[in-house]
Amino acid sequence: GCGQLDLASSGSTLEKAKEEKKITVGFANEKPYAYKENGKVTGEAVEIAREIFKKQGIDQVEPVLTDFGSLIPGLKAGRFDVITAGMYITPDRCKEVNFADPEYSIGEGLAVKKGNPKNIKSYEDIAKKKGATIAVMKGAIEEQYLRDVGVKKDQIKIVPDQPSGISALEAGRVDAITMTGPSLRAVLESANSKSIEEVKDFKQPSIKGKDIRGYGAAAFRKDDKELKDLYDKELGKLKESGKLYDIIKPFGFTKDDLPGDHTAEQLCKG
Ligand SMILES: CC1=N[C@H](C(=O)O)[C@@H](O)CN1
Repeated sequence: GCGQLDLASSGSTLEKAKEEKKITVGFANEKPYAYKENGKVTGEAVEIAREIFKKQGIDQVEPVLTDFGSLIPGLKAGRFDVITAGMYITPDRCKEVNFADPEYSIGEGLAVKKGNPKNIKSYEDIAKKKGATIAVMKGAIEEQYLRDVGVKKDQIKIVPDQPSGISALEAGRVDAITMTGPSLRAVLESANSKSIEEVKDFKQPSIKGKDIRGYGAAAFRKDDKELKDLYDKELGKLKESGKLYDIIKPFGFTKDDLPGDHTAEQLCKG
């Protein structure tokens, strides 16, 4: 009941956030999930967090910028209290952090040199073409997807962030770059490059006969269970009322990108 929750929360992250009316969130500057634009941090994950925390009287969501690959270590080290980066729920990450339920679901994207000179239309194509290379952001799940379909380690170039991947592709240091579909479209739009393009007929990766789809969510420290439970409760209300869609729509998400009734618990099992 409520009384029990109050007791359990004394001195906790939630209690502290309520007292200070402020909570810190980690983000990796990846559009459209969580990014800085015109001096303000926004994105689907950040705006969902703002909405949920505001309801608890926590008016201030204070963003802490870090590399995507440092989000989980940073959360665990207490550099911030929540990861709001649209991070996919995966069984491996579930061992490290406590995910809230998903906010959206989407597929991957692939970009190549204009005209697709190496005719790369899938991750499997990269595995098949000796010498073909692809850039992936450090810590991003796409590295695992690529390895799972047989792409060799030395074909994968790790970059610190998405714009660096775009630069590598433009300069011809790699043959392709992959990231989530929404991120790829956003970064291509920002780069506005004449020399590279999205692969429109990209075949989504299929691993062990299963088509891959990413489910992004906020993540909490393992011992902040009450905070996570509260987040899920409020997120559930946003889903039910349709408000979740209103929040993510301006960031380019469609009705097809809604998470449905998938839960973190289920997605953690793989
Ligand atoms: C939103 C996001 N999702 C993927 C992941 O969770 O690893 C990576 O593509 C990095 N960014």
